[in-house]
Amino acid sequence: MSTSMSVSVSAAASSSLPPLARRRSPPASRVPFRSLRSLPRLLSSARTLLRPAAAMATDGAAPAASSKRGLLIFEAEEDLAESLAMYTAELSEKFAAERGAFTVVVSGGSLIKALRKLAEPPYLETVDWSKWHVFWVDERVVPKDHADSNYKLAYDGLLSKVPIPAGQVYAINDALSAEGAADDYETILRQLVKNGVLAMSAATGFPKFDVMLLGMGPDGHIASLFPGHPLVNEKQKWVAHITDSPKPPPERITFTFPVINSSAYVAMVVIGAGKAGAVQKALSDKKTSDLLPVEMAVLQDGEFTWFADQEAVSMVRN
Ligand SMILES: O=C(O)[C@H](O)[C@@H](O)[C@H](O)[C@H](O)COP(=O)(O)O
Repeated sequence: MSTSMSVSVSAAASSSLPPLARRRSPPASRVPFRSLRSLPRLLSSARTLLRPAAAMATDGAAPAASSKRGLLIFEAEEDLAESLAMYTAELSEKFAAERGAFTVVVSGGSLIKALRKLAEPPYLETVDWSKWHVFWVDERVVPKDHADSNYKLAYDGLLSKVPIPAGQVYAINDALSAEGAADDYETILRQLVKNGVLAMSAATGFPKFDVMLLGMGPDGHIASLFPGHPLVNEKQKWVAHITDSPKPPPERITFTFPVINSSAYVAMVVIGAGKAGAVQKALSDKKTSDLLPVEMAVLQDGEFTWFADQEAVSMVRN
């Protein structure tokens, strides 16, 4: 991370931050989560670096001025998981109150384990699970009870433990081909936009999910959008299919960047040294033409927050 970039530290976290951090105080407009009540608790176990998303714009698709980015660094994975649960629970409360529904997108991979505390007290009892609508940012085209299924991963790790109405968990139709499953999933999303469950972004014309809880691969892929794959340039479809995924299994469906970048909130959860190289590139101010997919996640009008452990940021300087 270059020292010249605009970095601020949340004033609200001041009591728990190291002395250097405490000396800096950002303009209020740079503090994410300011609408969330327990910011001090959320940040109490993290070092926090924040900057406006505009500094990260890469391809001419400049985000709105209100778009923000934050980095939370946790010493212990346990603290990361606790704060991720709190973050999600507070967004659930916010959107349930504002919209009467909370649209949550999850990835596969290690993210699901990091969400485990949502299924424990106090969140198990205090979250209004009846408002949740759950989607997958990507899914492997395998039967739902297959070991490779992201649905099965999330069901076993979280969904089977919390009372979300079954009709509000949107798994793929695993009887279809990859192409058919992607088209079918997009049709479901369009129906949910029509009946008001899923918001639309006036700015982009794509659906605006309330939060996406995502992981990133060691190669910088997010969803099933892989480095160098033409799908990263998809500009029309909401949901696309891939039959040559470099990460097995090869057949998958995935949300596209226009949908990911229309989100209201994104949490990017990165744990472990295997993610350090991609995290370093993503957080660097020096943008080159060989952008990693994670670097193409630039929200149009939302808040993007990294939830990282020490190992994942071990190659980031300053
Ligand atoms: O279906 C998938 O393969 C996942 O959804 C995938 O996109 C995952 O989120 C990343 O590969 C990170 O996975 P890890 O956190 O396990 O590295």
